[in-house]
Amino acid sequence: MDATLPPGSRMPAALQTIGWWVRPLAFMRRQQERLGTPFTLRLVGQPTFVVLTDPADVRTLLTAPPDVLHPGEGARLLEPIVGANSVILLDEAVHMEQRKLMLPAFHGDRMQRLTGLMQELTERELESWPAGEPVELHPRLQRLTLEIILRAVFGLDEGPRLDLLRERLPDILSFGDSPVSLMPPAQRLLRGRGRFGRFERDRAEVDRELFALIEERRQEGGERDDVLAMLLAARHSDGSPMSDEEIRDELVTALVAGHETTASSLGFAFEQLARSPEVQERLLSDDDAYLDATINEVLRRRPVLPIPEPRLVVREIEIGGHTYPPGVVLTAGAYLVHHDPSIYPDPYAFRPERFLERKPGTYTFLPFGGGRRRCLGASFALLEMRLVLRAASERFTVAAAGPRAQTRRRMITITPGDGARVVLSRRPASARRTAAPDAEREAVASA
Ligand code: HEM
Repeated sequence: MDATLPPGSRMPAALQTIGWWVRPLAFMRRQQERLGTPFTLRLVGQPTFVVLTDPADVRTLLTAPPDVLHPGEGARLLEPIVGANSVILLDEAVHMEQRKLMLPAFHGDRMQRLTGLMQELTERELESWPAGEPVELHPRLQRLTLEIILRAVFGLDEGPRLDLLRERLPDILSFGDSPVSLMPPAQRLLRGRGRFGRFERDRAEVDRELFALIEERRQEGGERDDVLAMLLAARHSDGSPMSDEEIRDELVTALVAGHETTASSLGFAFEQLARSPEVQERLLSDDDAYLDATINEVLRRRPVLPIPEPRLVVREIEIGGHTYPPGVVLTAGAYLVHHDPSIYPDPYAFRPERFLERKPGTYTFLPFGGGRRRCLGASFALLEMRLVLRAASERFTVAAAGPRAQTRRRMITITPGDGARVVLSRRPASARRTAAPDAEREAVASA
């Protein structure tokens, strides 16, 4: 069977695992240089792992029938946090059913209603950013993206419940950083004790608040613009509403999938802008198309998930001349595709103009993955990035605070290694443009 797999390194699995975890981008680049693509990785405790980069192969991968590849099975480790109903963990018909329930809540048209709230929270955060001294923007962006999700997705209003969840939810998410999160048998042994016990107690407290919120909102009825309102209104194919557990799990899923990812993407945006004064000036004077092109270029250079969800083969599949048996895991090397010089000339240059010249391709631009697993929150994240970058570029110029730091891995994402450390300088108030809500609406609706 192995003979049909693409070439793999002879490096021991332990060393490959270290390279993959510690320096994922450099490691992927090195494997590609040595082995060509696709290539095979052997990672400790993981099935054989194949990285594909040819756009035709990526297309076959992302459009394979749901009973052939199972992305959900590979994400099982997230279950203690996101819960068994999470769309991320499901496959085949149950995945599609859950995804259909969520799609309307995250549709571009629907997102425009959240613009005002996102703008207000962004303004409030930017007010506190200091000028004239080095500042790490990443923790500030994490605070902002958390606040936006709690208000716009969970639909929380100011008050004690928001205060409690703002404090507890990051504790639950940080469980994913702990080695125990990788070892379900250890979790069973540790039930009620140590790090896992603390996690269980925090989760119980959060769940009590979330179930109370869902119950209150069911009673309340009424029109609201948040994602929770849409989930409460969603109906299964048999006409039944989503259960409290399903809604809880999808809210926490949105938090897990959307909080760090957006904060780190914004962190990389500021890191890049700090080294591109001409882009900053053009952002101030140019239209929304240039802003969108800049965001695309940030997501191309630094896809915070350098690979989308790995897909477990459950029925033999042939891709690009290789036959993959059940048990192998396939993934698209998004970072490598984004740096293929035949697709993106001068790939390491930060050049937003390339996306004015050519629209991002479905199988060559993969920051949000693709196919029936494509990121459900892409419109939400793009709207948020637009609002934050526009507001920040009207207020500040950004300069580097030191040499560019290497990226750091945080769970399955990458993040700026120095916390996106920059120096901000305030622009004169006359630099601010008046908001362009119509243009915003159009851009989001087409995302
Ligand atoms: C810049 C920010 C973001 C990036 C780069 C990103 C990226 C991704 C990627 C690569 C996937 C896997 C797709 C695949 O395997 O084909 C994904 C899935 C997902 N994302 Fe995002 N994401 C972001 C923000 C968000 C936000 C804000 C939300 C929700 C509020 C969200 C919700 C989801 C969900 C629910 C899935 C699972 C979809 C499924 O399995 O059907 N994401 N995201």
